[in-house]
Amino acid sequence: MANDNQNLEKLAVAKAAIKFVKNNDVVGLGTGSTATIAIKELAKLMVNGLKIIGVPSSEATKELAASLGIPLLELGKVNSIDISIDGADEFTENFELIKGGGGALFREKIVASLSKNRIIITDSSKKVNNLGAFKVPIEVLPTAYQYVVDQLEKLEGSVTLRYKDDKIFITDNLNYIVDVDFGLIDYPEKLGVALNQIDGILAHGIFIKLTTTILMAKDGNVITYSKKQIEEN
Ligand SMILES: O=C(CO)[C@H](O)[C@H](O)COP(=O)(O)O
Repeated sequence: MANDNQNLEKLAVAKAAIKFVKNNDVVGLGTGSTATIAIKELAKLMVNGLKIIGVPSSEATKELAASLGIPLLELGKVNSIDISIDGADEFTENFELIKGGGGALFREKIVASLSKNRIIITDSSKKVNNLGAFKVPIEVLPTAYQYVVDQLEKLEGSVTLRYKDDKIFITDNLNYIVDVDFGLIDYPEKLGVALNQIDGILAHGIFIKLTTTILMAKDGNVITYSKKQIEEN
């Protein structure tokens, strides 16, 4: 559960992120509590005349954006997104992320892949030296479940099937999520490649080379990590 300070940090980075959005942009809309704040802030700008079209990364985000009057395009029908704004569960200064805490990782990955400018917004609790304290969410086709679990165990992952309200959590794509503890991950890119090779995995939550800017709030400041520079605003 986020504390008040985390909520203030999320608002600060959400406000900083929406400054990157230009009139008439197609905007990839992330999923989760931080992305939700950014979407609400974008809707406020639209009342003052900003025109955007949103591309939601989950059914929950689609519902939220529609309720705020944001015009939407379906993810499956776009071939380019100007800018996306999304949260993360962990990130390193090398722009490696773990995402999928909310279970929307597959569509989030497609949104990021389609985006020219990919902005990640986080509070300060998400920055780590090595990924892996947060278990890696992996979306698995139910028919391949046991096979995938066996393959993940061969990679020395400790696998937990995700539940919500005492029922197996089902994604927007009607699949399962497993949360996998690989310990601290020395080579996230290598692990991502290994996961990509397992049939039955739709997507995993290791995001490499899918981020152009990370905005992290800390001690009342927004710290910007962009590919080559780190600066404080
Ligand atoms: O990847 C995600 C959802 O699948 C979220 O971006 C991630 O879980 C961070 O969420 P929050 O902003 O609520 O901490």
